Amino acid sequence: MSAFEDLGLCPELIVAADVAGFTLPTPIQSEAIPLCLTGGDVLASAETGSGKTFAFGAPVLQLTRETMMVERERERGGTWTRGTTTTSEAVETLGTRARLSANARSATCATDYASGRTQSRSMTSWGGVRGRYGIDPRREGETVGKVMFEAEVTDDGLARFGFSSRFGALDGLGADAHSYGYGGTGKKSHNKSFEDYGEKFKKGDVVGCLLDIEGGVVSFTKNGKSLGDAFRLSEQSAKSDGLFPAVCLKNAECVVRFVEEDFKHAPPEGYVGFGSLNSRDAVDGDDPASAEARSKSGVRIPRALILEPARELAEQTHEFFVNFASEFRDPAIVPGLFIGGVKEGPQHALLREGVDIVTGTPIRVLELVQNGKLDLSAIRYFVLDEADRLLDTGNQATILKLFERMPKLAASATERLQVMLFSATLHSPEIRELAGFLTVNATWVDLKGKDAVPETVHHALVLVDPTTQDVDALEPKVLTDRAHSLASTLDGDDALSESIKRLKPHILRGIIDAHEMDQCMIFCRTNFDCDNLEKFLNESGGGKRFRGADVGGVEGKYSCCVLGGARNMDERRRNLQAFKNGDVRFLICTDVAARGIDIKNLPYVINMTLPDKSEDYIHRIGRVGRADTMGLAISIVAAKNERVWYCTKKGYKPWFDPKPDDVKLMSEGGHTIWYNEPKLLKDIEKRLGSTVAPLGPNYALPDSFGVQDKDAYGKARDEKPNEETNEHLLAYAPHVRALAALETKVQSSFWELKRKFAACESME
Ligand SMILES: Nc1ncnc2c1ncn2[C@@H]1O[C@H](COP(=O)(O)OP(=O)(O)OP(=O)(O)O)[C@@H](O)[C@H]1O
Repeated sequence: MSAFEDLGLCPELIVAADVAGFTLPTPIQSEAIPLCLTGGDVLASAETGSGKTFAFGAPVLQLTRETMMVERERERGGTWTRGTTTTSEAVETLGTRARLSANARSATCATDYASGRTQSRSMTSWGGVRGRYGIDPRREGETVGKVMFEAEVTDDGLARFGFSSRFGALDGLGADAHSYGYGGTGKKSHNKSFEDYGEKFKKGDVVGCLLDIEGGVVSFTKNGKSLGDAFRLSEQSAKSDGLFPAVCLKNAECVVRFVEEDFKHAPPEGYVGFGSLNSRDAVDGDDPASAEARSKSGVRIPRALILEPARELAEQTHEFFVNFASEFRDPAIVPGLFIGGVKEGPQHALLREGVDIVTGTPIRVLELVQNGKLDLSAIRYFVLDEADRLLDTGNQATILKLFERMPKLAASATERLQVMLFSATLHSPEIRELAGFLTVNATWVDLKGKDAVPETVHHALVLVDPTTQDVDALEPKVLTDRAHSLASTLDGDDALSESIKRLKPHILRGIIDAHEMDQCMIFCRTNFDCDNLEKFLNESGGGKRFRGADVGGVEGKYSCCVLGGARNMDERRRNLQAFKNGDVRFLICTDVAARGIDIKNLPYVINMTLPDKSEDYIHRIGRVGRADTMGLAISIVAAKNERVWYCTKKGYKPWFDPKPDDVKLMSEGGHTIWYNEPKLLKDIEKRLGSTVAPLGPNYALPDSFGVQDKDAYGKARDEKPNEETNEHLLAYAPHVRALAALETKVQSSFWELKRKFAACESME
């Protein structure tokens, strides 16, 4: 039995791990994989480069496959409970089973399912909930064609009632093309168009919401009085796989009724309550399985969603899924990548063909959902990778919107949405708050305690004191960020600041030469700094390609390219690949590349400036020292303050053509700040609880690194256990084996119980 098998992984994944060259699970994999496989929510934090992608990716693959298998088995066994396709199914009316949905509900909405009372107490935002059962407008030859529900307004506040497909925004009924609403202000709304309709309604009024599927008409009543036709269903709605009752509230409350006997007013002629629908006509919006059944035959529907904070990272994780899924057959698993910065068309086509695992960046994923292209109604596994970064980049609202659209419980109610949060830094209050909201009794796997740098990463600094150098003598000249370009003469702090800018690239070159670096990621603060450094290295003997000393002498010695947010996706992809292939030696990047990017055996990282957030330091230097390979990270730190650009006005880029007011400090109405690296260094050291060692003369490594061999970086750590370690290992071995056996036993009995439970359930 391999160590991966001990974790409960299936044979396909064990083969895939073997092919990838993984011999033993890393500590985070040993801890997190069994937890993820047992179905609970997990928050996992471990060092950079410790194999977190496999720690969540392997369980996601295995669980996705299991979900697909279980559904296939249910289908074969004829116990598959779905609305429209199983002919052997007993046909009965929904009755009180027609109620509000447990899944399609905004976070701000509280709902009592028995009474149909629902309220949203936010004063600032709308919250909505849909009915659990809807009606499929595509079905033919059925008995019920006109259906309605009642909503009684039971408090002051704003209320809107109507119908929505599963793609409609819960918090914006009538604001998109997927829903139709009638509001208390006497307006009807669809696809962002609000028009006068009917009458105003308020507390005490009862609104009847009527859907005539055959005629394709939505209409409303107020206290039993018809208000006339409000909408004709759009072609898109008529082709949707279900239209559901929907309410949307802002600091308001209502009671929703679906069963005719409970109605305050008799239904207009020909209409019945949703409770009178029979199970063949009804669409169960809470049943992910039925979502698959309703989709065109054979088309896949996503089971897992993985969100990444950056496009490159999403591509990398998607690549992991493609590689590891290739071992799965019958059913095969199809991963899909959905990121911004590229055309949507091919992504739409991919979704039409069907994918099982979606990896993407939050905004693009939400756009696809809102456009009705991506259906989250069958998602069972939701992963936030680099979760803290996802929040930093302002994605919280997007994440919550996506979460709202996922079913929290599967049809059986024994299986629920599983949420997993992973990062190297997961300790912020914001993350805890988000985790508290998204997860239920989550298990923490915290392999870090406090932030630490992996043992395989050596990190050091070079302090730059501009008062000790003759900057004017340095060649080639450095293009700076123009923060001082308007002054005819510079003095005091500004003169030192300009010297720092002109000095640092030369120090970079000195470090590269001293360590004979041939592969290094160089982090800059801004995209503009990246552009300037690229020009400097090119002038120093760079170029787009390294041709090697044998063919071109020093040509390409500083060959480089840029990976930053200002470059388009194609160029970013090309440049990253060129760096990975060794076609260029230096990858100049912004913090876009600080997280997760995995470049095998990367030996060096250099920080041109320290990042302004100390956790980003940990992520940046974590690009080296991955998977037990040694790496060196060097930060070039200014001993004095540097005036740098800081522009909060979106899209405004004063550095291209600065005006006198632009270069003033922000506190004086301009767009610059004093960047205080000594202070940032202190913050980093405080976070790590240790100091960062300086390099010696000629950038020599400190003795404390114990590195004799200059080429040690980029190579596997030399692990020769000494005799003492061996003794320890031998003493512990039997206990470890006993524990492993116990864990296997526990997992086997868990699966046995789960299988029995599923068998009982399918017999019911
Ligand atoms: N069990 C293993 N044995 C050997 N190598 C592994 C193992 N698991 C993962 N790796 C390799 O380790 C490297 C780092 O893995 P990964 O990118 O998942 O790290 P991470 O923890 O997500 O890092 P970060 O926090 O920087 O995102 C990858 O090259 C991966 O292929």
